[in-house]
Amino acid sequence: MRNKFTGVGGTRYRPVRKVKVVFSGLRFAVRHDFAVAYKLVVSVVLVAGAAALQQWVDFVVILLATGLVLTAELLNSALEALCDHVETGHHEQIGIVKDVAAAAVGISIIVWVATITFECVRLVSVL
Ligand SMILES: Nc1ncnc2c1ncn2[C@@H]1O[C@H](COP(=O)(O)OP(=O)(O)OP(=O)(O)O)[C@@H](O)[C@H]1O
Repeated sequence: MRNKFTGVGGTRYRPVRKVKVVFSGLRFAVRHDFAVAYKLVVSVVLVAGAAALQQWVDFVVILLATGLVLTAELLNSALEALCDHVETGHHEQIGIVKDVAAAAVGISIIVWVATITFECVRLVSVL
């Protein structure tokens, strides 16, 4: 795959490979990171509930909150893995990088929990 910034590598665009890479990364995260796995399961259950009740606005709201929290979790995990790879010992800058990434996750979790709580109450009231 050609690197857009350095210009190194092949020029062929391979969408199927891209999709495979996405699922490979997601599978790895779900298997090794409980924080990703349980959020995905809870969200899928609620999204299915919203779809079954034909509550399409709720469906989209849950999807957006889930997309936000999973994106933050996955980027945080990737960044943590990179940090631990380049620095095995204690380093102040590494600590700051991890704290900032964790703050992004924290904010997204607040949004996700608020959304999930609100949507649970709303969907139960629609039943
Ligand atoms: N190499 C390091 N140098 C300095 N501080 C670090 C280092 N590694 C971790 N820390 C500090 O410890 C905190 C927790 O780091 P850690 O990598 O254990 O993440 P975590 O939140 O426990 O991750 P997870 O639970 O997702 O595995 C960081 O936010 C940072 O403040």
